Amino acid sequence: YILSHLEEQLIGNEGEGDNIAAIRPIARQELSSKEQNVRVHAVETASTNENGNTRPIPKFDTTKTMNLMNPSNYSCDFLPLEDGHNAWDDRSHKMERIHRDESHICGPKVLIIGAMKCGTNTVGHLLAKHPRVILNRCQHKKYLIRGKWTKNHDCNVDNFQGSSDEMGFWEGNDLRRHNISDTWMADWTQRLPWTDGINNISVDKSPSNLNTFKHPDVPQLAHKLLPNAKVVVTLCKPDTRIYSEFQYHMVPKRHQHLVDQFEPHGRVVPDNFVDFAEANLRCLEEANRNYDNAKEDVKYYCEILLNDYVRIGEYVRHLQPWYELYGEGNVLVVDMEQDAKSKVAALLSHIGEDLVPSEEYPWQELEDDGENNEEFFTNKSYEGRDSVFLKHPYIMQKLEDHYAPFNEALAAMIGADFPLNWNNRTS
Ligand SMILES: Nc1ncnc2c1ncn2[C@@H]1O[C@H](COP(=O)(O)OS(=O)(=O)O)[C@@H](OP(=O)(O)O)[C@H]1O
Repeated sequence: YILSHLEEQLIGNEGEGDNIAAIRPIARQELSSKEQNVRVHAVETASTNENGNTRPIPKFDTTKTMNLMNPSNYSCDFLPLEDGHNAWDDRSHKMERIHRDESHICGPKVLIIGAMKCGTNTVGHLLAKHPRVILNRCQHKKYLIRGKWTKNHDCNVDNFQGSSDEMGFWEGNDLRRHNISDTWMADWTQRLPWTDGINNISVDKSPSNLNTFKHPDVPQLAHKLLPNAKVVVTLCKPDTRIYSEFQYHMVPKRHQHLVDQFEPHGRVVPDNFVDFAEANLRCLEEANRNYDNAKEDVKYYCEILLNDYVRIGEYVRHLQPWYELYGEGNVLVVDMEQDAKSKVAALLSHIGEDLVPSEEYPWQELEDDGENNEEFFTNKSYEGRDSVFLKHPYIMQKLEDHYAPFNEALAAMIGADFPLNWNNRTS
């Protein structure tokens, strides 16, 4: 009823003859945010006891996807679920359904947005050890891509970014540019796990989200769809980060990415870090000169290169829009080098100790695993990023100089000293 009412309103606004099919997704989104307000309010009211503001936490079922609350008590930003279809229903794994609302689904409550190569997997997996937390993953051998069931999608990475085609869903505007606006939201929400935002809370991870030069619409879109999400950013020394990223692309199955950035522009594909870094630094110089006198193709090639590598480490510029939209209290910045226990403590209190009580966290597992476990997702094909200072001091000094002012601005913005330590470690 509300949907058709909204459609009527929208048609009224746009004039007769508008295409209802085109308006429907907008109307659904409107509906979603209206419902969300109602629901969030309902949860807050229901969870406040006579004496104060403690929220009763229902006992959690360790399967994480069971034991959903009655939808009227869900606590989340709702997203529209087209036709009530959800891929999790196709699994042999059956969930208990309690009066489930078939038209909406809880969106992720936590977004790990980056930075690439700064321990985003580690943070996701540390968080997912909590019995209430689910790290969104690829669930199927077949995936709904743009409305079609598709095989062989790169889903072997066990994070949601695999199932969401990395930026495919957050880059909603990009999908609109590709004229598939009707399906992108459905494709995405169909693959979300059923959660209620209290017993089970889902986390989305995509390091590309912090690359706001490459994906400028992401913060706005994320905030529009998930205004109450908690944002998490893990950061690391930007000059060694780029070395790590280079090594990532040197692994044979990912090497094509590098080839595609150089070859079509008549450039030699770098096979060592110095050539690669120098190509980036030359582009920085061109960009600083506003590409004066440069051929059009140079600008095109350089902008792609810089946005994929050097500029990722200018963290303060990427964080700015997230800070502005979500407010600094809702954006947690983690230092990758913090020990696991401190990371988890900060993460839990960021999400809300009432939602994810720390006594439920398996702290012992951290002791057992130590810091040195597979959850670091270390690239074993090279000797580690710290070795680069000894090998290439000259080029590293140049990168360090480039990042120094950004690190200072970042330290001031987030009110923490650790980015300042990044400015002096070339030895
Ligand atoms: N706590 C801690 N201390 C030091 N180093 C750490 C830590 N956690 C993760 N790592 C290193 O982070 C790299 C992986 O980062 P991501 O998980 O963000 O990778 S990705 O962007 O999703 O591909 C990966 O670096 P490389 O080995 O250079 O690839 C990990 O070794």
